[in-house]
Order: sequence, then structure tokens, then C-alpha cells
Amino acid sequence: ENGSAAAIPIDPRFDIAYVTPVTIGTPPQTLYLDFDTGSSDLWVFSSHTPESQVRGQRIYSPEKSSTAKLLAGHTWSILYGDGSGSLGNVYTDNFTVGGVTVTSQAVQTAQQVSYSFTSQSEIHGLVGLGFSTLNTVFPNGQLTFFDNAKSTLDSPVFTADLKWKKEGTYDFGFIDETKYTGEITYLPVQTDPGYWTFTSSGYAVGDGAFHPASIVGIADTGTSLTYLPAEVVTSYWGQVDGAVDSDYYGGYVFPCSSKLPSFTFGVGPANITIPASYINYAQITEGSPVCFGGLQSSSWLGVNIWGDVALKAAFVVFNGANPPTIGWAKK
Ligand SMILES: CC(C)(C)S(=O)(=O)N[C@@H](Cc1ccccc1)C(=O)N[C@@H](Cc1c[nH]c[nH+]1)C(=O)N[C@@H](CC1CCCCC1)C(O)(O)C(F)(F)C(=O)NCCN1CCOCC1
Repeated sequence: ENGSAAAIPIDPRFDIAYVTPVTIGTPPQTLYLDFDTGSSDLWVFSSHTPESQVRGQRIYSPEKSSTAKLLAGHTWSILYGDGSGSLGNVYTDNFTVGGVTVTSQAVQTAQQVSYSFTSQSEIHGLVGLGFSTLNTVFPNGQLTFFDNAKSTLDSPVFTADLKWKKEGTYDFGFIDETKYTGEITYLPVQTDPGYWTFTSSGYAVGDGAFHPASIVGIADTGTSLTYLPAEVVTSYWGQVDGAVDSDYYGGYVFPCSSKLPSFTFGVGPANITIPASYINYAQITEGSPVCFGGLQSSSWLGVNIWGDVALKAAFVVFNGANPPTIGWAKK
């Protein structure tokens, strides 16, 4: 049973995250969750989340679902790269995305969420689409929605067609040829420790020369920006008048009036070009003449992250076959 669901930007001004409607339980409860290939926990705001930590989010109430079952003795606790986190207990229940149903999906109910989640009313939880090895449920790790759904899909794949300041789609079980142009280039994936890790073959700034390089990074729908090695981002921002790597703002900023070049990254013999507009991420504050870049250094991260700024320039196939691969196409 294949499926297709919307990926909706949570803020009309700039794409910090995308949420997708899902239904959980019987009768179905609808929540909007952030589909995140950078983690592997499916967790939701719930009736177990203290009211002081809930601010406008929809919640899942297992006690109102006739198909919910407590996974006794199981807990979870997760910390994300931006310092946010959550923890709680676990139920299994029916979980449906875009017509694809898993009948006993582990749904992790939050008993604590950090303030950054409380303050983000549009995100009602996450659906981890990384490899199940990263799942934090203790003592027995749980399978992701995709791992549970795989056997019911025509093909063990999901695709991401994220868009700049517009609604895109996640498709499950099939590859929609109308969503891309040219060929899909498939690359090997390193599944240890559990991210969709691949190696890019190099980069170019604007119309400049292509620099062959092996850039190992993760394809991460849950990260807003894109974080690449210092020498790559230095050569990019070196082409922008007035761009500086600001300790004060925590990354490369530039005068909003400056013209930005595009950024091209290699995927095997092919390449993907990120339009300049995607890299002009946002004004520091409403009306500020200072803008924050969508391409930042990964040196403080220890990992290169191809986040939404890069992903929305492409049609991406997350192929869960054995061995897994990742496919990139222009669109
Ligand atoms: C708003 C912004 C200044 C552009 S931001 O950079 O803060 N954007 C956040 C996402 C966000 C959206 C909306 C509101 C608030 C926050 C962002 O890009 N966060 C990244 C930043 C980052 C990554 N690395 C370094 N910095 C992140 O933590 N992304 C994780 C998912 C996020 C978490 C916050 C809520 C939205 C979803 C992530 O899962 O993609 C991850 F891969 F980065 C990550 O942290 N994965 C956790 C991996 N662990 C390994 C051990 O086992 C458990 C799982």
C-alpha cells in the first residue's frame, strides 16, 4: 500500500522545518509531525506531557484510543544537535501517513519536552526516518515507521520533494517520475551509526570551476540549514560582499543587499545546484539589513549535514533496500 503526504513549511517567511499530517489510534487522532531522517524516534506531545510544557500543540491521548497498548517497562530519552530534547514512555497503536498504515507502531509519548519544543506550537512531535539502530527506547529499541511499513510498500523506498517556502511531499513505496527531471543518481549509504550518510563528489561556487572533493555527510530533513567543511563555506562566502563569519550571530552573515552566488554539489558524475535564494536564509530579525546564511560551517559539528537548504533543491530517494542507497535528481 503506497502513500503520499504533504511536507508543509511551519513558517511562511523561512523554512525552519516542515510538518506532515499523521493519524494515530482509534478513532484517529490527527497530529502534524516533523519527518526527520536525522533521528529514529517517533515521539509525540501527549496527554502525559505536563500542561505547563504544552503551548498550542495537538496531543495524542492513548487513553482515548481503543487500539493503544502500553509497552510496559519501556522508556526513551533523546537529545538533538540543537540542544533540544524530550523523554517519556511508549505505546503501540495504529499509525497512518498518507494512506500507509502500520498497525502496531511504537509511538513514544512525551512526559517531558525542552522549552524549544514547548515554544514551537507547529511541531507536535517527530517521525524519525533514520535507521532503527538510532532509536532510543530502552530496554528494547523500536522500529521506525518506515522499517515497519517497508514490507507493505511496492518498493522499500520513500522520497522527499521539499520545496522553498512552499508545500512539498513525502512519498512512500514508489518513485513519482513527474517530480524530477533527467536521471536519478544513486550513491552508496554508510548506515553506521544510523544516518543516511553519503559522499558528495565536490562543489562549485556560482559559475566557478568545480572542485572535486569527497565530502562525507548526512542527508537530514530535520535540519533547516546546510553545514559543510570550513574550506568549502569560506570559498562560498568569500564571493559575497560584506559576508563575515560572526561569533555574535553564530555563523556567516551578510548584508541583505549583497548578491549571492548559487552553490553546486556533486553527486557522483552528476550535480545539484542550490539557487542563491535558498542560501539567503533569513534576516537576523524582522527588517534587519543583516541576513543569516543557509550555508554554514560544520567544523563545530563534527559532521557535515545536507539539511533542508540543500534537500529542497533536489528530488531525493531514500532507498531502504539491502544495501540501502540514496538517489538524487534535479527537479
Ligand atoms: C531555527 C534554526 C536556527 C534554523 S535551527 O538551526 O535551530 N533549526 C533547527 C530545527 C528547528 C526547527 C524548528 C524549530 C526549532 C528548531 C535545526 O536545524 N536543528 C538541527 C541542528 C543541528 C543539527 N546538528 C547540529 N545542529 C537538529 O538538531 N536537527 C535534529 C532534528 C530537529 C530537532 C529540533 C526540532 C526539529 C527537528 C536532527 O534529528 O535532524 C539531528 F540529526 F540533527 C539530530 O540531532 N539527530 C539526533 C541524533 N541522535 C543520535 C543519538 O541517538 C539519538 C538520535
